[in-house]
Amino acid sequence: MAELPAGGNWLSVPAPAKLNLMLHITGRRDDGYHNLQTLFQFIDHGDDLHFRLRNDGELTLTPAIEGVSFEDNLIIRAARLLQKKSEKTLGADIRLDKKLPMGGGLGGGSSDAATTLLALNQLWNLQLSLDELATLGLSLGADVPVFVRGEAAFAEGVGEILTPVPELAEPWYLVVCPQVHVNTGKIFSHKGLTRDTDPINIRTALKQGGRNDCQAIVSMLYPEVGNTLNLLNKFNLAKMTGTGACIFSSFGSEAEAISVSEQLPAEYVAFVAKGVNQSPAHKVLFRPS
Ligand SMILES: C[C@@](CO)(OP(=O)(O)O)[C@H](O)COP(=O)(O)OP(=O)(O)OC[C@H]1O[C@@H](n2ccc(N)nc2=O)[C@H](O)[C@@H]1O
Ligand SMILES: Nc1ncnc2c1ncn2[C@@H]1O[C@H](COP(=O)(O)OP(=O)(O)O)[C@@H](O)[C@H]1O
Repeated sequence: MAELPAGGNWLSVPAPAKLNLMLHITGRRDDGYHNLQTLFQFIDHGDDLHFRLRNDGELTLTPAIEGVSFEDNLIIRAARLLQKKSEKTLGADIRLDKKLPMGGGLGGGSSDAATTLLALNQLWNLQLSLDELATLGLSLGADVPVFVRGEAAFAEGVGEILTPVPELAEPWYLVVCPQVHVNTGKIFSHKGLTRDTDPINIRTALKQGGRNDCQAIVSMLYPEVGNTLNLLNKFNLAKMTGTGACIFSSFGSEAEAISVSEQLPAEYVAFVAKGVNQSPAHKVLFRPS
C-alpha cells in the first residue's frame, strides 16, 4: 500500500474476512432467496481501509477495483446510504488496501461495506446504533450484518438472524484460494443444489459442525475447487467457505498450518490466519480508552 497522503487525520480500520464453518440450505423462499443456517467466524486477515474527513460532501476512493465502477463499489454504496440517512453534507477520502480475493466466499466486499458503515458513523459522528447500521447493511448484502455486529455468530434467514457464539474455538486456519471467481447466483439457481437440509439447533451446530451444501455443486462446476479440496483433505479435513471458491482447514497451531501450506504446490495461493470471535474492525473502533 502506498503511503497515505499527508494532511488531515486518517482513521485506519481493518475489513476482516469471514469463514462459513458450516452452511446448510434449509429451503427456498417465495422471493427466490434461500434460507440458510451457517456459522460465521472472522479471521485476522483481510482488507484495510483508511478514511479522512471531507467537509464538502465529496467521496473519493483510491485505488478503484478493476471491473467494479465507483458507484457500484460496496464501499461507496455504504457511504451513500449513510449520507442519505444523516442528511449531512459530510464526505470522505477513502483508501483501500485490497488483499482478499473477490468471489472467494471470504466476504471481502461485505466486510468492506460494514467497515465503511462503522468507520464513517464514527468519523461523521452520526451516532447510529449497531442495529441501525446492520439494517442499512442488509440492503447491501446478506453477509453485511454479521460484519457490522462484529461477533462470531450462528446465522439464519438469509444470514441476518444472528445469535452470537463466543464459545467457538479460535484455531489457526490454512486458507487456499483457487483462482476462480464463483458466481453466487449461479450456485443458488442450480437444479442439483441441496436446498432441503433439515434445520438443526445451535447446540448441534456447535457440537457437530456441519457440511457446506454448496460444496458439491461448486466442485462440479469449478474443477479447481474440487481438486483443491481433494489435495487438502490428504493433510487434514478441508471445507469450502460460502459459495466458494476458497477452501479452509483448521489446525491447533500456526506452525502446523504453515507446515501444510509449505507442502502445497508452488502455484497454490494460500495464507494462514487465526480464527477470531470478535471482528478486528470492532477491536480498533471500540477499543477501551
Ligand atoms: C451464501 C453466502 C454465505 O456467506 O455466500 P458467499 O457470498 O459468502 O460466498 C452469502 O450469504 C451470500 O450472500 P450475498 O453475498 O448477499 O449474495 P449475493 O451475491 O447478493 O447473491 C447472488 C444471488 O444468489 C441468490 N441467493 C443468495 C443468497 C441466498 N441466501 N439465497 C439466494 O438464493 C440470489 O439469487 C441472489 O441474487
Ligand atoms: N469493495 C468491494 N470488494 C469486493 N467486491 C466488491 C466490492 N464492491 C463491489 N464488489 C462486488 O462484489 C462481488 C463479491 O465480492 P466478495 O464479497 O469479495 O465475494 P464473496 O461474497 O464471494 O466473498 C465482487 O465480484 C464485486 O463485483
